[in-house]
Parts: sequence; C-alpha cells; structure tokens
Amino acid sequence: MTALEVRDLVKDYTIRSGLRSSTLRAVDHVSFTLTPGKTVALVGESGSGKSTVAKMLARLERPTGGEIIATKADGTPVADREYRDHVQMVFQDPFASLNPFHTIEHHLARPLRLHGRAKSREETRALVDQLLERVNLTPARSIAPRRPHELSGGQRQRVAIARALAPGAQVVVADEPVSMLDVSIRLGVLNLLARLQREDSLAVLYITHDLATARHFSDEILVMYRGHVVERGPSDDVILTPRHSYTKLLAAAAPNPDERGRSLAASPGTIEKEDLTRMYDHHTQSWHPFDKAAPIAAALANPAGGASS
Ligand SMILES: Nc1ncnc2c1ncn2[C@@H]1O[C@H](COP(=O)(O)OP(=O)(O)OP(=O)(O)O)[C@@H](O)[C@H]1O
Repeated sequence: MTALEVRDLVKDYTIRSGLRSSTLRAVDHVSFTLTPGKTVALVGESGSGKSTVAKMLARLERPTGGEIIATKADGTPVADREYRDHVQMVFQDPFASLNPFHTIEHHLARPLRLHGRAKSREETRALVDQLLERVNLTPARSIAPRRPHELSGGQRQRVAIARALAPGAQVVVADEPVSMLDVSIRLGVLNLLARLQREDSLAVLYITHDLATARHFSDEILVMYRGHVVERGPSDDVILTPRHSYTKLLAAAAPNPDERGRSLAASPGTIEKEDLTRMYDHHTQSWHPFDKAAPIAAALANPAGGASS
C-alpha cells in the first residue's frame, strides 16, 4: 500500500550570469515511495537537493521530469484538486509559515472549512480544540485566540503540525521541522510527529541533515548527494554499515555521541571515483549504476572537494 510514489523526479534550474545561462540539475532521477505509518528520511548536506524534492512534493516547484503519484487509503488515485489535502507540509520556520495577523484559531479553522471537514461554527470550534489538544497545546481555548508571536517557537511548530493535519492529510512532508528550534525542545516535537503518525497512519517524509534523528525516527533512509540518491535502505543498515563513500563522509562529519562513532570509524576522506556513478541499496544488498541519471559530474571534475559544498 503506497500513499505517495515518486518516480524518476528531475529538477533543472536555469542559472543566468550576465548574458550566459547554464543548467543546474538539482534533483536527478530520484525515486521512492511513502507508505502509511512509515517514515522515510531524506538526508544530505546543504545543497544536495532535499528541499527541492520537498518543494516539488508541495507543488511549489514544477518538476522538469518524472511523476508524483498520490493514492488514497482505499487504493484509489488522488485527483489533482485533492492533492493539497492529501499531501501537507511542515516547514523549517514556523514563524514564516504562520500569518502574524491571524489567530491560531483562524489558522486551523480555515483549512477545516476549506476542505469541508467542518460545516457549522460549533463544529469548527470543536475540531480546532481537538487539533490543539492532539498537539498538546492546552487548554485549547486559551491558545486559540492568540497570535503566532504570543507562542514560543516549539508551540508555533505544533500549530504548524496541527494545521497540516486539519485537511485530513495522509502524507506529511516535514522539511527540517526542528532545526530552527531550541535543542532542548526538538525531541518533543519529533516525538509528537511520531505519535500523530502512529495514530493517523500517516506516511511521512522527514528531511534533515541530522543522521541521529533520521535513524531514530525513520524506517528507511535515503542519502542524497548532489541531486542523486547515493544510498538507501533500512535506517540502521544505512547508519551502522554505510557503503557509499559519501555516506561515510557524512556520518564521520556528524557528532557521534553513541555507537555510530565506532562503526563509522573508517572514513576515506574523499568520495571514491566509482561512487560518483552508483547507488548502494541495502534492500538488495547491491550496487546499482545510475540508470538514467548523469554521473555526479561536478564532483568528478573535483573529487577532493566533492563533499564540501
Ligand atoms: N530557485 C533556484 N534557482 C536556482 N538554483 C536553485 C534554486 N533552488 C535551489 N537551487 C540549487 O539547487 C541545489 C539544491 O538545493 P536544495 O535547496 O534543494 O538543497 P538542500 O539539500 O535542501 O539544502 P538546504 O538544506 O540548504 O536547504 C543547490 O545547488 C541550490 O543552489
């Protein structure tokens, strides 16, 4: 059962500099599926293409190629006009994604009404309260009339999560949802997302550069490097026994307060040349050449600088 299937997604940006223009391939034939009740993490350093994938899933960017196929829980396809109910986003900056002039009540009531989930004023109010309680913002009636600046960063992100649930989404794309929050409250927000996911059987794409939370909160990890998925598999396999030299570099660069430090000791320091044309899949325990995708051309020209964008 699949909630969202991404097939061969490609995104090219045209870069203009003076009279010249060139093409930057930000996402190069990326494919994955999101399943109800499961989390897939997309990890990689800044510039690897994670947010571009998220923007295409949110329909903020149009793909250059490939397909995004959404399916309802009953197996029927999601119609174009229903896509935005089915797939919801939680962005990095809860301040930017909430309107400072509107109350929390307004932020939640609007999608409930727009998506036909509440008809009357009373029904809307009851559902707003229910959403606030589900994200632990209580008492709901004291939170609802407030404006975003009257809440803490963590509370605002909880509102953003509640708003994502309001239209009855089956898929949540969370793009660095805690990276702007105080370290002390990050786990609380991620645990909340995990609980809601279990309760609603949500399919979640968790985009992060943090390998530790990716491992803890995800069933599967996809590692992105320069637009390509270079390694994929069950979270423990990718983190504890990375095979691609880029994943090894990434893990070695991460703080390693737990056992990751021991298992990832051998870091080659550069991307191996052959790894610029292939991906390791832990499911099949084998290397796959990039079929349609181009090799990681920029890194080929400068292998030593490969991971330092
Ligand atoms: N609108 C745009 N126009 C041109 N190039 C872009 C645009 N958006 C992104 N890019 C480029 O596409 C590549 C991938 O960027 P993207 O933001 O997807 O990476 P990321 O892994 O999400 O990084 P970050 O964690 O910093 O957001 C980068 O080289 C970036 O400079």
